[in-house]
Amino acid sequence: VSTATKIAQKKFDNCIMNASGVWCYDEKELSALDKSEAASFVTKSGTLESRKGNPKPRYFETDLGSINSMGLPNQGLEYYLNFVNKVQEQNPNKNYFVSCTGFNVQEDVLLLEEVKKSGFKGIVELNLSCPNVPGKPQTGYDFETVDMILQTVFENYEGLLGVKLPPYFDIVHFDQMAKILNKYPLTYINSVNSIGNGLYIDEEQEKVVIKPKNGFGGIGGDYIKPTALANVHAFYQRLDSRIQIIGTGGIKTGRDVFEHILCGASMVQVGTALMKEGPSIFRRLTRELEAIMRSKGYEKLSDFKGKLKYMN
Ligand SMILES: C=Cc1c(C(=O)O)[nH]c(=O)[nH]c1=O
Repeated sequence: VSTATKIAQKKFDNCIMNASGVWCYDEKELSALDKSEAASFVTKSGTLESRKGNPKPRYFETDLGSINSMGLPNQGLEYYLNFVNKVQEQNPNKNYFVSCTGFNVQEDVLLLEEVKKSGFKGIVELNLSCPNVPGKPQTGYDFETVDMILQTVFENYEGLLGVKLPPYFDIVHFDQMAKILNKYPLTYINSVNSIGNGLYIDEEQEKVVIKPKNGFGGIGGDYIKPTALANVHAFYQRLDSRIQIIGTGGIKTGRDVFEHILCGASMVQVGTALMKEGPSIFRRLTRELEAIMRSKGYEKLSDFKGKLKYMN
């Protein structure tokens, strides 16, 4: 069986990789991903200038997942472009992703100009869904702004570009967002980012568990898998087939990977479970997915991708 996949004309020998923000802050973490069985890596979302992020503790793990209010700590986009271009030279047959995010559309355009200037030939992921920058609403929930950003970005950028979206919870929102996304030459959409502004409580201390935002933070892990699967499938049903889907959210076993692909994902990304288990998780997930495919008689992803059955 083969777990290989393609995003646009870029080939990947596997369909499992990291989610932006996890194990991708610096060269050390990114090199560990590059050496693992992950198909590729995506960097932490780079901003125009490097950022310290929010005060710690800003990440907390629970049995069922995680809560984070990192506040977009990153080395700056230039750092990630320099590193990925270096790795790309050493591995000409691998394909890589760089994530970036601006605080307004002017910054988004500047970031993509920086990408172009660097000669980066991989895939850019524009993050429209950071829930943890105090005072900044999630762009992904402001449909007019998303429309304006994509219009402006695609006037200036010709390379492969996808967007990281927040989770939506309303069928009409799926309809409205898909209508906007279908207007643009997007390579893919990545659904979902963490479920924003959840709250986890230490009952014994009667206290929150992270310092920023009075304990409010993005939720990941088991808590969000049903929402992630629904977003992947809702967009799979609505988007032109030229726009592919990367599925993120609640993946910690081969079964979770299988379900995301059944819903229509061409690639999956792992966040919380990667944070807990480390890059060895990619070998485990790949083996588990292969075992499921063999038991069902599937040889390649296209044998079951998007083929979720409804009740008649
Ligand atoms: C890029 C900021 C993000 C962050 C963050 O840096 O706080 N956390 C998330 O769960 N998702 C994000 O997109």
